[in-house]
Amino acid sequence: MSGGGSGRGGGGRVTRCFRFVGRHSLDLGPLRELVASRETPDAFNFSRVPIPVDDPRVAGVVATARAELEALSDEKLCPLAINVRVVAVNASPPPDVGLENDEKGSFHPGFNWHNDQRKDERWLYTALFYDVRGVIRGGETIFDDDGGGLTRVAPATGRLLAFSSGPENTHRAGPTAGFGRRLVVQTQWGRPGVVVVHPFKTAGRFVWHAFQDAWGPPTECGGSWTRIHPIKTPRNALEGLRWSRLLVLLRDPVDRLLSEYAFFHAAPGDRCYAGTLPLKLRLVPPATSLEDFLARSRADHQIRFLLGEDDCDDSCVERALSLLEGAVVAIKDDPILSVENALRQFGVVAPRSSGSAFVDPPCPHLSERDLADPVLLRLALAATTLDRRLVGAIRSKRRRHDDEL
Ligand SMILES: O=C(O)CCC(=O)C(=O)O
Ligand SMILES: [Fe+2]
Repeated sequence: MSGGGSGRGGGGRVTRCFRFVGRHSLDLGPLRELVASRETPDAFNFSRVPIPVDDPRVAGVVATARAELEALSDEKLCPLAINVRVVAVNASPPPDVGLENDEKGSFHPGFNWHNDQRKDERWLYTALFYDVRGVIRGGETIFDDDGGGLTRVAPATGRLLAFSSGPENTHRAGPTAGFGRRLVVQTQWGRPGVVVVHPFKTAGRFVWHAFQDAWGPPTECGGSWTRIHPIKTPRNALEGLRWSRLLVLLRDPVDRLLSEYAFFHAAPGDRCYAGTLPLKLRLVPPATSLEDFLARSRADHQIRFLLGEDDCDDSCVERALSLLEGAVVAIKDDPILSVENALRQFGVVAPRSSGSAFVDPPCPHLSERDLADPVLLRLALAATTLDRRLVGAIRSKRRRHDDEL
């Protein structure tokens, strides 16, 4: 198995399947020292040292693995476990034995076949970093391929091996012989605890503050929370995050569109003054009229943000709905699917009622009167056709659910 595609890993979690051999340029020397003290003068030694994921000695490993794995998996990921494993064979070879004569070196039998997800179902992806000293024979990471063949990855210094951790990548470490040390930093990755996903102008700021007050800053990982940035996220806010606990914020599409316009026309000093945004993120020149804005708006912002697609047709509504299954969905200003009710499902209290320092000065407000003009109304409705179907479907599903209870 190699390349992309999706598959089903252990625990029923769908992951993108891949196996990737690349390079790293990290100095793993300090990690080697960490296990060296455990070595005995025996013919071979095996050490396995767990390292906390926030230990500064693995900061480079974490950053490198994250960049590779997030690109390969198209997911936002968290380090869940890190181990340094060292196999030292004939750690101190007798002086009369030439290193090239590795036949006389001692031998480590390797490990059994396994997939990493079998050890912990939260582990979705694995990245291994190799470092080899001396003359080592074998010590490959060996994969059991679908067709019955084996794929071997030799443990060279500077090599990085990344793969999805399910049964599609059943593997073992092969026997090691020679004189020297084979070090592998094994890193295991999963999805963050709670992910807040919010298209632009759907009460995202309010919710960040609520989570921040309750759980501290977004640590991204380790059972905590993170957020998907509404503008900086270039693509695909939901695909791939399906099995994190998701809080998705939506809003009545016409209200959202008007709020976006208001946001870009706020005066300096207002909290929502667009001047606080970097220039390249300002979507609307300040002098644009409402009519021009509505005519030029990229339609159906919410659906396109969730799916990461520029061109959306009718099928996008169904696809967005299916991605939202299992997520907690809030619709701003909706009395039942309210943001406050959604926060409560996470045990988080909305800032206004918790006495937080968070204040929410009003943005310039556009009311329905601004859309009394039939031309403007028509433009606004045309720009939100699919978004309105999405939000309408979520509302009526909720009503059906309530009726059944
Ligand atoms: O050392 C290796 O090559 C593989 C290690 C491994 O499979 C593991 O730590 O789960
Ligand atoms: Fe493994």
